[in-house]
Parts: sequence; structure tokens; C-alpha cells
Amino acid sequence: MSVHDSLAFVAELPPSTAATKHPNLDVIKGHVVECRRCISSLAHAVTTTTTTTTTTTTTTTTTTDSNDSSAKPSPSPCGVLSLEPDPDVAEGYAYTLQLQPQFGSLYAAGTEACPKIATVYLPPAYPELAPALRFRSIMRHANVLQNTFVADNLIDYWLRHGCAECEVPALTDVFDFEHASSSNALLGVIALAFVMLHAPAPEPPHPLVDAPVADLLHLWTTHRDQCACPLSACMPCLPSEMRALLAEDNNHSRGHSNDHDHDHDENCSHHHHHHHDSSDGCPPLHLPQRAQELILVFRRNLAALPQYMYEAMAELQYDRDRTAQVWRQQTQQPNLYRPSAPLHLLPQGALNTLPPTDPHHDQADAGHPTPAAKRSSSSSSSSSSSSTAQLTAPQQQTPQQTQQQPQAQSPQLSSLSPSVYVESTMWQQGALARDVLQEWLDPSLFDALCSNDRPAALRALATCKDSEHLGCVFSLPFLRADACDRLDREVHAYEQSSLPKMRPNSMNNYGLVLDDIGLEPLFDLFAAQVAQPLASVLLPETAHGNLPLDNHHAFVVQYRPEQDRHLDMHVDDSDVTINVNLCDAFQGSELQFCGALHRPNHRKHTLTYKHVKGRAVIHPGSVRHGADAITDGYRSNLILWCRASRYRVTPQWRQLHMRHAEEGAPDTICLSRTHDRDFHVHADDDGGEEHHDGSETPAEA
Ligand SMILES: O=C(O)CCC(=O)C(=O)O
Ligand SMILES: [Fe+2]
Repeated sequence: MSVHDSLAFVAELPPSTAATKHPNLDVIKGHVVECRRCISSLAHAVTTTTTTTTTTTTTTTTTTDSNDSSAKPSPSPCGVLSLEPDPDVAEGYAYTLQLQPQFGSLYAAGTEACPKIATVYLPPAYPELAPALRFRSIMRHANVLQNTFVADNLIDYWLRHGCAECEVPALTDVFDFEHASSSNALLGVIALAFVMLHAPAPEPPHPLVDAPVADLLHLWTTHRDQCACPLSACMPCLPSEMRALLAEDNNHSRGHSNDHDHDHDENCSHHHHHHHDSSDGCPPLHLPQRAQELILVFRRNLAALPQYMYEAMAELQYDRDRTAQVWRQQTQQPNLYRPSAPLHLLPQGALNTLPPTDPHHDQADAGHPTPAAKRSSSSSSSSSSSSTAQLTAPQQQTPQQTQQQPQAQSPQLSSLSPSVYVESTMWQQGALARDVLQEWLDPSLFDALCSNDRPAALRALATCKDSEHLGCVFSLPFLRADACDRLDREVHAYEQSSLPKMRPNSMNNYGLVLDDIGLEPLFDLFAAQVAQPLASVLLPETAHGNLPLDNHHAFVVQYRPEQDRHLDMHVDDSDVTINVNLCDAFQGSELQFCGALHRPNHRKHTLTYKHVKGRAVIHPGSVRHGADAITDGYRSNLILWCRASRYRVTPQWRQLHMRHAEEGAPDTICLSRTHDRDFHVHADDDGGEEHHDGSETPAEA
């Protein structure tokens, strides 16, 4: 089945589905079978099975085959579509779509069939949530559009245009998004996801391509000069420059008001590309020649934008994989790197009952060199050409082979040995997870995680730093000192390589995204096995809803007096943040905490924290914080932003993000130069600190 064909699917809904209903919840199960003209059939199928419980549905099915019961689906299903209530979330508030491997996966955008079943978390149909917004949140949580900004109007365009080549109708023709039941809307959105992911090139043009000149100018002149979004990239000159250009012209040609031009433009929309040409009776828009030229360039850039975004998305993933692969061959610390594999959560207490990785392993756990220490202590170099070949070798090994090898290979293990890239099944057995965690974690934390009464042990280990105000910033021993050094060394080594460096966010010029250099699996493990239990024991439910921390962003930040010195006040794009100090030979650079996002105490100071090597601070991402300027030495910290994708689609999460009136004047220390419009009203002085672009934290905007 070609990718093109895979666009088409139809849901065969068992008649029984209408029976099991919650008033807010439509349970749909069906087989996805290969078929063209599918979306409309799907729309019809869903509409007819859900209308019984949906009083608000006014969906008008414009499809012609709505009564055509003879349209038999193909006998060979290519996947299973199952929209079910998420058991972990309040009834009706999340859905899961599962597709069988051969159907491909929303996770595997632009690639061939994904080897595992995809699960996509779908938000509820908030009536007030615009379809574009809803769609974007789905795509974000499906990891499809991460790191890619997609303008709402572009999504609206896709909603309205469908995909002619794929015989996918405009989804707004099929679904009444504004009034549809949740299932209707969600399925429409899923359909749209498929259109987007599989639509053959060329991509639909940016909807602004055909926008009236007056609209383009309005957008342009009201845009922020320093915005780093793709729309800015399309503008051939800064908004302020365009404003100046137009103001200059206004002095010459008064009498052509903008309003008048706008009306005129709407009526003559077919002439957008030729404003200076008034052959059909539309009077010309009076613009300086230079502005007209720039508008044309703007249109051309806009037309290229969707294609550019798709390519950027695919390239991003490709580059990331490639960089990680190259770096893994060069690094002197390969024991940092582990294979990518699905993680199976270990139940509480499981860590201490698991067998060691190596059955012949004669070292006890505590007080002995860890497996990694042993491996690296006997390092000798091997040629990089052989390591290249070896890199892929472990994947062909069976678990038995892997288990039989360590005894024989142990003495010759080099830093480039493939044996460190342990067969992925080892992760699933949990044995490797145990070894890895032991290599990294402070023994007290490791023991607490292994404890039979894990919650009590973790609680005893953590110190609440802000009990008076919030009770949600804790500190605890986290990494072993040698693990801090190992990671810091690795970041330095990588810094010296010529490989591409992704900075953690727009507020940092130094530091490094660790997920990009091959450490993603390691931090998957951290998120699941360490952050998760800590968060559920220490942090209020409002941080993450006690839902799986299934997504993360792992990076290192670095401060030196002559480099990045401080970090402006901000909230993290995380539900739970773990911030571990790797090097504490510094002066200043204290971490300041204020209240949680949109809460009355948002800009009230709550806590000053001084980092200690190996210790972590754990806090909800929504708590405002920032780092004071460093005055001497060097500080580096590992930051793990953990996200619970399923929490972010709940009403509880939305509730948390509702704005509350502030309590009195803000504390100066809590002011954010980049996020507070009233910064200069309250700030004592300008401080002389450099400006940062705060695009890290759009939630504050
Ligand atoms: O410097 C620190 O300890 C905090 C860093 C931080 O908050 C961030 O990178 O989001
Ligand atoms: Fe932060």
C-alpha cells in the first residue's frame, strides 16, 4: 500500500458501539480498511453512530454516499481505529487513536510504516476552542509538529481545502467543527492529520498568499520586529522599516485612507498580485514602488512557507538522528549512550528484585564499581571504521547472544565498543535500567526508588524549600558526583566538536540540548523511572495531574561571567522540571522562585535557592523562576523538562492556566524583562542586563 493510498481509510463500526455511552463520551471502535474516498464515509459512519447522544450536532453531511450501504469496505483491514475514553483522565476528556503498524503512524511523519502502534492523545472538544487550536494541540502531542510553528490560519486553510489529489474533501464541508460532537470533530481532525502528513507535494499555499494587500500590510506593520517565527522570515524587511516606508508615502498621498484601500481591496481580490495594474476597473492601491516590490517578495516567501516547514520538520529529525549517530562514534564516554527502545515501567520495588544485566556478573550492587565504571576503566581504542560497522550490529543480536557475551568481552571493552549499546530487550527486562540508574543516581535516591515503601522513602529524602508559600519546590540529592562530572565533560567534548549545537532555548547562547546528541533514551528513562515517582510523591496533582510524564526536553545550561550570566524570570514549557547542578564552583547565580503562572502570587518572591553539586530542585514548570547573574566561576546544570501530554488536554490543566488577579504590586526580583509588558513601570532601574528573546515561554505572553 502506497503512502498515497494510506490516506484513504474507512471505519467499519460495529453496531454495538452505540450502546455503551456516557453522555459526554462517544466510544467508537472500528476497523480501518483501505479504501478511497474514505474520509467522507468515515464522517458519515461516525455521524450516524453518535448523533443519538449528541444534541448539539448540526452536522450537515454533504457526502453523496451517506446512504450507500453497499459500499463494502475492503476485506483486509490495514489497521484498527479505536477511540476510547482514557482511563486515566476524567470521563470524556481524552481519546486514544491506535493504528496498526502497517498503517503507518502519526508519530512517523513522512517515514515508512512505524514498527509500533501509535497512540495519539486527543483533547476533548472544547466548544470554545477553535478547530485550529485544537488541531495544533493534537499535532503537538503527537510529536508531529514539535519545534515547528504552524500558524492558525494555515491550519484553517487545510481545514477548508482538504486535499484534491487525495480525494479528501474540505473537512469543514464534512464536519461542523463548531457544533460537532467530540467524536465528530476529533475524527475530522484525525482525517486532517492524515491529509497533512501524507498529502503529496506541493503543499497547499499559505492562506496569506492571496490575502489583500491591505491585510498583508496590516499584518506586517503590526508584527513584532524581533519575532523569530516563520512569518517574520517571510517578511523581506522589518515591520518598523515597512511602517517608516508607508509613513513617508502618506505625506505625499493623503486622501487615500487605509479603510478605503481595504474595502477596495476586498472587492478586487482577484487582482492581488497586480495591484499596480488597474485594467479591470479596480483602482490601484497607492503604495510606494518599493513597498509594492516588497509585498511581492512577501507573497512569494509565503507561498514557499508550507513546503519549507515540512522540509524543516523532516530535516530536523534527520539531522538529530544523524548527529547522534556521528557523535556516538566519536565520544569518549559511550557509556552515556543507550539504544532507543520502548520503556516498560517497573513497578514499585521492582528495581531491587531484578537480575543483574550479566548473569555471570559477580559484583554486588552497592559499594562496588558500577558496570559502567568497569567498562570505561578498561577502555582501549578501536578503529572508528570497525565501530561504524559495529554500531548496527547489536540490533541483529538476540537477547541470548547479548547475555552470553559480556563475560568474554568484558576485558576488551573499549570506549567505542558496541557492547555498550546494549540490545534493546535488556531495557524491557529492566536489568539495564537498574544498572544505568545506579551509574547515575545518588545512592540515597537509588535506594529510595528501590525501597518497598517508595513514597515514604522519597518523601524522607526531599526537603521542601517553600512550605510557607507553595509547598511545591523541593530539593534532594540526585546525581552521583562522578555522574555530574561525566555529563559535564561530555558537554564540553561535544562543544569542541564541529557537530551542530542546539541551544536549550532562545534565552541561552551556551548550553546544549542533550536529546539531540543521542541521550534521549537515557532521559526517557529518567523521566519515567525517576521524575515520575518523584513528581507523584512530591508535587501537587496540579503540576501534572498524576499522569505519565511521557515527553521531555533535556538540556544543560551553563553560566560564566563572560558568557551567559543570568536567566530572566520565566516559566518552563514543562509540567515538572528537574534541575540538577553539575558544577557548583561559582559565586552568585542563585535561583529565585516566585509564584505560579497566572496565580495571585505569580510575581511575589517565594524562595532563593543556592545550587549544590549533585542536588536537584524539582518544581512545577508553571512556577516563575530565574537565575541571578553569576559573578565568578562556572555553573552548569542539567535541566529535564517533563511533560504529561495527557494532562495538557484536561479541563484541570486549562483551569490552572486561567488568569487570576495579581495580589498587589510585583516584587522587583520577580519581574521579567522579556515577559512583563509593565517591566519598565515597576523596575527600579534598567539593570544593564542584556535582553533575551523570551520565546521559550509563550504561555506567559
Ligand atoms: O539556571 C538554572 O538553574 C535554571 C535554568 C532554567 O530555569 C531553565 O533553563 O529553564
Ligand atoms: Fe526554567
